This record gives sequence, structure tokens and C-alpha cells, in this order.
Amino acid sequence: MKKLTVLSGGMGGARFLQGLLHGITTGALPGVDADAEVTVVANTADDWWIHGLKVCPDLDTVMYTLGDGIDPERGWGRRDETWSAKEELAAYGVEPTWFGLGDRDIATHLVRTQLIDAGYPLSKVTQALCKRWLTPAWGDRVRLLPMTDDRVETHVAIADPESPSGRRVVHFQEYWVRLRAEVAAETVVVVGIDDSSPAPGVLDALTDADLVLLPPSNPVVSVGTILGVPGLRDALRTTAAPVVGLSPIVGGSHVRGMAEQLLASIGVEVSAGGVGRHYGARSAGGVLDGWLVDERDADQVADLEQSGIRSAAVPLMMTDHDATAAMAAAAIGLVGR
Ligand SMILES: O=c1nc2n(C[C@H](O)[C@H](O)[C@H](O)CO)c3cc(O)ccc3cc-2c(=O)[nH]1
Repeated sequence: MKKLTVLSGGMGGARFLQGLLHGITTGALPGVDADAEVTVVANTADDWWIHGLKVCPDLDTVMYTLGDGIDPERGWGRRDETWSAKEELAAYGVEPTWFGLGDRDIATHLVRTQLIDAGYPLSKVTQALCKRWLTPAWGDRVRLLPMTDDRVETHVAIADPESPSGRRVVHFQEYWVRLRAEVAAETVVVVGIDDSSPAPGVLDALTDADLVLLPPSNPVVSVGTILGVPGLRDALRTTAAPVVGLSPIVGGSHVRGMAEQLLASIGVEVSAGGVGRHYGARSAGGVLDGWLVDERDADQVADLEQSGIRSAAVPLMMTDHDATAAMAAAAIGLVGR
């Protein structure tokens, strides 16, 4: 296999990509060429215009992670970061003071915003930023594509006794960063998704792939939003490539993030099997050929197989690059020709 395509959200997706690339370069992935190319189709519905800057969390987390500029503890933003601009904005009383924009990170948003204001589409802007972050380490073997060039934003409706309607809608970043996803998400609305179209290269990256991987990213606001871009589901349904995913839910809860709260808001069972069935078997109009669950969820394999999705239970904790590469190898083994 030479062409792998990965639908990625933020931290879970970026961590998986590190292990996948480690597996490729160490030859640990069965049937994958050492010079295989990886195309990442990243979620952009977390994007947020703040202080006049366009912040693209999932694009930047993948870009910084694969370019070794990420802050490894936080899993977002830059290593060796300083916060002077953030402190100065707070001193002026400019909201939101709760969103951590670091000085180094702001440079990325300034470059991106200038290029967007000059009329370049997000995909071209991302390509330009990746010249710094991906090219030195990966040449043109790793491509990072936004799912769409159109503006799409995830907003969350939450209960709010103070408001006349009893609810309030907040941007996903406020829900996640300020509210820490500690309030129930009544509804998740992805504004603009229905009018969006796949960014250049995205559909080809799915139809021309030898393998499509769904890493353990959030099935609602990361992979879910990518699949929500018109045309993407169909491309997954029709590609000749096997499509295999890895469960972000282990032992009945998410490893990190807020998948539990958001799955509840769309009525999907918070379980490895529940998410797999939510994506659905390709033979039944869904997008999956295979779905890996953690060993703790081995009892859910039979049900998944019943619903037409090949399944296996393997260790799914991305404790280090070798562990993650083993997960990728198991995913390939599950659907390999
Ligand atoms: O928990 C936080 N996450 C922060 N994130 C993470 C972000 O909320 C998540 O990475 C995604 O939106 C969800 O995957 C940032 C990401 C950026 O690209 C830029 C700034 C931030 C700031 C924060 C923050 O202050 N707190």
C-alpha cells in the first residue's frame, strides 16, 4: 500500500498519526511501503475567529505535532510558549480571557489570517504553513488538507435558566475550554456544513487511497463533522480502499476530550460498539469495513461482526509510538486484502 488517508480531529488524531508514521518508517505496518504517502483530512469545524484571527485548532494540532512544535503536555499550541499578548489583552479587559492564545501560536494565526484576507483558500494557506512544519521532516510524503475551504463552525446548545428560551448556544471552543464540557450538550449544530464542499484534493484522497483510517478522534465534533461535508460519506462508501476505524471509546468512556457528552446529545450509545455501529457498515450504507475495539471491549466484537463490520479487540491505548504503530498494524491486518 502506498496511499493512506486519515480523517483526523485534534489530539487523538495527531497522536495516532505520529504512531502511524513511526510504523511506516520502521516497516512495522504489514503491506505498507516504506515510502508510503499519508494524506490527512482534518476537521475544521472547531475553527474560531477570535481577536480578528482565524484559529484552526485541529489543523494546527496535526501540523505542530508532526512538525515537533507542539506542546507535548497540553497537546495543543506551541512548545516553549509565552503568553504576553494574552496577558495584555486581559489587562485591557478584552474577552475571551479564558482562551489560551500563546505568542508563538499567534504568529501562525496572523500569517493564516493575512493569507485568507488576501483571498487564498484555507487549503492553500495550510499548504503554505506546512512548508515550515511538515516539509523539513516529511517532504511531500505527508499532506494536510482541511476538510473544506468553506467556513464551518460547531456550536453547542446548552441549558441556560437565565435565557427566555431556557437555552443558549455557545461556540464549541467556549463549550470545551470555558465550560470544560461540564454541562450537558442539548444539541450540536455545525453551522455552514450543509453548504460546504470538500476542499481540493479531499475526495481524490479518499477515492484514490489504498487504505482509509478513522483514528480515535471524537466521533461527533471531529470525524463526525468531516463526514458531514457533503460528498465525503459517498466517497467513503464508493472508494475501492478498505475503510477501518479505531474506537475512541474504551471501557465505556472516552480516553480524553468530551466524546461522552456529545455522543449522548446525538443519542449514540457511549461504547466502542455503539460508535462503530453509528459509523455503520459499508455493506449497510455506512462507512466502515472494520472497527478495532480495545481488549476491555472484546465482548462487543460479536455484535459488530453481526452488523457487517469486521472487528477485533486489541490494546488501543496510544502509550507510545510503538503501541500506536501496533494499533495501526492491527487495523490494516483487520481489513488487509
Ligand atoms: O483546553 C484548552 N484547549 C485549548 N485549545 C485546544 C482546542 O480547544 C482543542 O484542541 C480542539 O478544539 C478540540 O480538539 C487551543 C487550541 C488552539 O489551536 C489554540 C488555542 C487553544 C487554547 C486552548 C485552551 O486555552 N484550553
